[in-house]
Amino acid sequence: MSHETRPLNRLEQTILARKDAPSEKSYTTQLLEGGIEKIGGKIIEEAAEVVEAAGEPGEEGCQHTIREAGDLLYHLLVLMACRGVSLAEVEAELARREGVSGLEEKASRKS
Ligand SMILES: N=c1c2ncn([C@@H]3O[C@H](COP(=O)(O)OP(=O)(O)OP(=O)(O)O)[C@@H](O)[C@H]3O)c2ncn1[C@@H]1O[C@H](COP(=O)(O)O)[C@@H](O)[C@H]1O
Repeated sequence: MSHETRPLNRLEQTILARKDAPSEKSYTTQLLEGGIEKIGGKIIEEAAEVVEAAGEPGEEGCQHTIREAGDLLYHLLVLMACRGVSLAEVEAELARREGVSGLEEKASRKS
């Protein structure tokens, strides 16, 4: 899938468009106007909701987890846009970590 057709990239573009052209009918605009504090509060709330959903049993729990993870990703992208951080930059950071064991990386920080 090309970058332009990936839902996360399209969502990032929509959020950036709201940042460029605020609209009073936009929830994204409301979040951006509230700044890091408001968006951060929503992320903490959404993170708790995704963890709660993941603990629910069966297919219903799975579907609930999908919806809550979508909310969390959306709010995280709004926070990144607010802070001027792009999805490409986060992806580059994840690519940089590829092949490095999380446990080894943690151990190397102590030395
Ligand atoms: N992906 C999303 C998205 N995911 C979640 N949400 C909103 O996030 C809010 C969080 O839901 P909650 O139930 O946790 O919050 P709430 O209790 O209803 O609201 P609060 O009073 O607590 O803020 C809801 O209002 C959802 O509608 C989203 N709002 C927007 N988008 C995308 O952003 C685009 C632009 O949206 P606007 O900027 O609003 O035009 C949309 O077309 C979508 O593609």
